[in-house]
Amino acid sequence: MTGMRIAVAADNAGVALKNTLADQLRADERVSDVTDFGVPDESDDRAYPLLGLAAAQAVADGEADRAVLVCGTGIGMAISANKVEGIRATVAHDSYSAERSVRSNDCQVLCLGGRVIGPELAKKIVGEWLGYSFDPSSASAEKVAHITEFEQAAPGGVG
Ligand SMILES: O=C(CO)[C@H](O)COP(=O)(O)O
Repeated sequence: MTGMRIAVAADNAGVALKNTLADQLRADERVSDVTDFGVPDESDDRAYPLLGLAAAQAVADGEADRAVLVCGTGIGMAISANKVEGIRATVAHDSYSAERSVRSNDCQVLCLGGRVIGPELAKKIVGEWLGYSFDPSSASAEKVAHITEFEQAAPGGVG
């Protein structure tokens, strides 16, 4: 079985944590490839939207399996990534939420706040997160499918 391909990106508030996590991911035998979208030009104020959207698009396009996105809080990255069709992104700064983001919500994108969480806890969460997978036959699948149906039917939504 080939390993997971992970996209990583950050704005300037998240770059240190992103680099720490990218190193960890490269050393993880469950990961076959880490694509680093880097950090934006210091002069570009659209840092997290630009790179959050780009990394999420790589997941949506099948170029990466998952993404880890880091900004100050993780919130801007999550909002940005969720604008890409087919992407489910969340902030999760605790083990349980990170686990459920995959097992309940089939999230492909984990967002973290470099100004919120320390590197050791973030590394632990990312290491655990890699080990989780979504069960498409689980009771959660129908709920996630409804969100996808809404997204694909928009505008107007589904009944
Ligand atoms: O955390 C951020 C966005 O969610 C970002 O790192 C900082 O954003 P800003 O407060 O708008 O500079």
